[in-house]
Amino acid sequence: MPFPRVYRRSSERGDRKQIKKPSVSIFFSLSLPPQARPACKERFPAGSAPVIHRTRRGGAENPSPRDTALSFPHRHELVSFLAGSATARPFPRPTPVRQRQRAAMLRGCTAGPPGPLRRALPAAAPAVRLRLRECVVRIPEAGAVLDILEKCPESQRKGEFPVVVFEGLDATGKTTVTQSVKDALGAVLLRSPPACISQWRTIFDEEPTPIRRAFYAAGNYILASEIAKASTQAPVIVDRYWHSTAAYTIATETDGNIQNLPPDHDAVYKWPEDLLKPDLVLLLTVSPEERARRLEGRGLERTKEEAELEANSLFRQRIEESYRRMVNPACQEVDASPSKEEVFKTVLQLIKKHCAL
Ligand SMILES: Nc1ncnc2c1ncn2[C@@H]1O[C@H](COP(=O)(O)OP(=O)(O)OP(=O)(O)O)[C@@H](O)[C@H]1O
Ligand SMILES: Nc1ccn([C@H]2C[C@H](O)[C@@H](COP(=O)(O)O)O2)c(=O)n1
Repeated sequence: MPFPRVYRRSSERGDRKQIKKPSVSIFFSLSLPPQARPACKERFPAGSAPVIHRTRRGGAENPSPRDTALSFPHRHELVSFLAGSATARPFPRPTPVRQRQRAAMLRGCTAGPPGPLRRALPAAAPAVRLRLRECVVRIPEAGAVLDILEKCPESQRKGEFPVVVFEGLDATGKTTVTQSVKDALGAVLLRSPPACISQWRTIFDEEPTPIRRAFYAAGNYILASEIAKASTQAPVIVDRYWHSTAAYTIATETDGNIQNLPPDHDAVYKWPEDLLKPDLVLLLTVSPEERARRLEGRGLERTKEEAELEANSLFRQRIEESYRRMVNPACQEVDASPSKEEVFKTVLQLIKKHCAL
């Protein structure tokens, strides 16, 4: 079996742009203080954990790369870990037994969209947790997100007040209108990803789609518990939620024009069964020219994705069309090209009509 190149820590890989991301990171248990070990065991249930090393000199707390002899007492454990790693290459293949275990584990994660999109879009809380666990050795922040996620109650019930979500491409006016609606209704305004994890966003935005979207999906589940609590006190306005995660994933994982999207009614357009549902989802749309003007007027530096969105009209179309195909709840489209005051009036009327306010 060809052996992977080993770096001691990701920070020792030097310039990230010049060195390929590792296929897998190996976790050194002996360098952990004893009190941290139980937590690690929890994060790596049987079958997903890397088998750990020993050092040549016998258990130094901080082995240097030269002193370290990686040892995998059961080779199939390493193989299984590599195969299960979100960034692993197709080699080496898992043994049939491990393959069956892994398939069973994924089945236990409940339904998600079938095919490659299923991998990219973890559409249930257990699948989100599994994906984050798989990368926690390489991205410690995934562990921090997991810790927060695990503190959220599994089933979240909405309170008696309405929950309204705003969706749309960047610069369509979500921040502007959500602020006005919040003030008008005396509502609570929540954003996704929620503040408690948004500090790690830039880290996950650099990752491949399955890990990046697992972060946003985790954010949705964490946000759901905030929505559940807030909606017992007042109406809740939410800036982006599950539809963003799904639409951006679908658009990123497909190519070309909208004919290449999964067909209407595909499972990928369904709301996750275990995620709190809003009462109303409003999709703000503006023409590409108006959106470009607003982006320009806002004067903020564009993220990589925003630059891609501007340059690639097919990508934009795939996102918007994916939004339109979402069901239960579907998005209600709002033409957000008029003035701020007019958009606000339209939106308020829609909320009052749908939510009996
Ligand atoms: N109806 C409108 N007419 C003209 N300009 C608007 C309108 N709504 C918002 N804008 C302006 O467009 C810019 C983008 O708006 P905003 O930040 O609310 O968009 P957004 O959808 O929240 O973007 P992002 O998703 O990137 O956070 C801002 O400068 C805002 O003042
Ligand atoms: N629930 C969410 C929220 C956001 N995202 C992703 C979608 C885009 O990649 C990006 C846009 O965020 P913004 O620039 O408007 O802050 O964040 C997601 O996938 N799921």
